[in-house]
Amino acid sequence: ARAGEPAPQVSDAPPADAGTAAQRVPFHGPHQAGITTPRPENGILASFDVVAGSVDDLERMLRLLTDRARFLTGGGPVPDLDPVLPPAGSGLLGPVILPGNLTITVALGASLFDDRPWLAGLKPATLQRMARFPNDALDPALCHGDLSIQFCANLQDTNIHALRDIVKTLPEFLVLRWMVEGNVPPVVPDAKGATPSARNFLGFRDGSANPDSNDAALMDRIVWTHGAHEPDWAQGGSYQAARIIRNMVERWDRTALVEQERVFGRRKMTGAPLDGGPDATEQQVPDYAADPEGRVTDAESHIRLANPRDAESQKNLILRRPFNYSRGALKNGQLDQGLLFICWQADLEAGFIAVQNRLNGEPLEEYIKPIGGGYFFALPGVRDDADYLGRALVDAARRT
Ligand SMILES: C=CC1=C(C)c2cc3[nH]c(cc4nc(cc5[nH]c(cc1n2)c(C)c5CCC(=O)O)C(CCC(=O)O)=C4C)c(C)c3C=C
Ligand SMILES: [Fe+2]
Repeated sequence: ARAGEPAPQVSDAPPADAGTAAQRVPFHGPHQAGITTPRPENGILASFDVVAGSVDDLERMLRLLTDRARFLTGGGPVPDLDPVLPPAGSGLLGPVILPGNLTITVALGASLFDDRPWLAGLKPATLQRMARFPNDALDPALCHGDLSIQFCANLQDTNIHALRDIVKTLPEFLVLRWMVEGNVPPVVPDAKGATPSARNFLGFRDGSANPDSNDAALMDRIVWTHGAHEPDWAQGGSYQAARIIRNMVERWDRTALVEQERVFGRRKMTGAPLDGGPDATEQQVPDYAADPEGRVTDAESHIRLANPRDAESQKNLILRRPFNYSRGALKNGQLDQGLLFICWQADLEAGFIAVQNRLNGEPLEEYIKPIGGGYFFALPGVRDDADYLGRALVDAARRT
C-alpha cells in the first residue's frame, strides 16, 4: 500500500481492473461475436437439450436468449424486485453488471432439426451428428446437444453469472446436458509489444499457424457460411466443432523433448517449426517442399498432417479457438486435464472433419483421448435492437 492508504487485509477481494471490467464487445453485427473475437482469459461451452414443440416456442426461446445476451454483454443495473420474490439476478456480479469482455455465442445442433418435422428442410448443409473417430472414447454424457452456448469473458465469474442467468430465465426451453470450463493463460507481450500464442497443457504454443482473424476477406472464405448450397437463413453463420480432448499429461511429462517436438513438428519453447534456424519464431512458415521425405518435419507430425500446405489442403483451413481445461483428478489418481478444442469453419466437412480424418492415427494419439463434444451451427448475427437470434430461421419455418 502507498503511504496514507490502508494496508490490504486478508478479507479484501483481489482488486479488479476497472478498465478490463468495463470492456464491452458489440453485440449487434452481421456475425455473432465470440468466433473471430480475440479470446479473453476464460471460456465455458455449455450444451443443452431444447424443449420446443412449435415455431412459436422456438421464437419465444430465441427472443428470450437474445434479450438476455444483449443485456449481459452490454451491462447495466440489475432491477430491484419486491423482496418477497427471488431477486432478478444471482447477485454474483453485484447490483450493476459490468460486461468484462463477455461474448455469448449461440449455435444449433443437428438433433434440433432432425427431431422436428417443421424444421427438417432447413438444416444447414453440412450440419450432422458428430460420429466417432478411431481414437475417440466418447462419453455419451459429454456429447451432442440441440443447442450450444459459448461464454467467453475476462473472468470466469462473468461467464458463470451469464450461464446462471440464462438457466434461470429459460427453464421451460433449455435443459443443461453438459458443460466444460476452460481458460487461456495470459502471456507477457514481447519487447516489440506483440503477444505470442498461449501454451496448452502439453506446454506447446497453440495458435501459431491460425489464419489471420483480422483478415475479413479470409474469414468470409473460411469461417462464415456462404453460397447457394446453404439455406438463405443460414448465410453469415459458422459451423462450430467442439471436442473435449483429455491430455495424458503424466505420460507426456516423461516423454523426451525430441519426441515431443517430433510429435508436433515444432520447437517446444519458441513454437518455431523444426526447419527454422536458431532464431526462428512461431510465425515462420515451414517449407515442406524442401523436405519431401519428412527428415526434418516428420510426415506424421501433428502440424504436417493437419495442414500439409499443398494446393489441395487450402480448402480445409479452419479457425481454432480452444481453451485449456483442468478439472481435478480422476479416480485412478491421474490429473484430469486437456483441451476444449473449438474450431470454426464455413463448411464442416471441408473443415474439421477433413482435418481430423487426416490426423487419425497420428503419433500424438498416444498422449490424447477425445472424450466428448459435438457439432453445432452458430446463428448469423443480430443486426439491431429490433432483430433477434435466428429470426431468419423462424421466418423460414413459418413459410414452409
Ligand atoms: C481436427 C483438428 C485439430 C484437433 C482436434 C487438434 C487437436 C490438438 N492440437 C494440439 C496442439 C497443437 N495444434 C497445433 C496446430 C494445429 N492443429 C490443428 C488442428 C487440430 N488440432 C491445425 C489445423 C493446426 C495448424 C497446422 C498448420 O497450419 O501448420 C499446434 C502447433 C501450433 C499452432 O499452429 O497452433 C499445436 C501445439 C493439441 C494439444 C490437441 C489436442 C489435445
Ligand atoms: Fe492441433
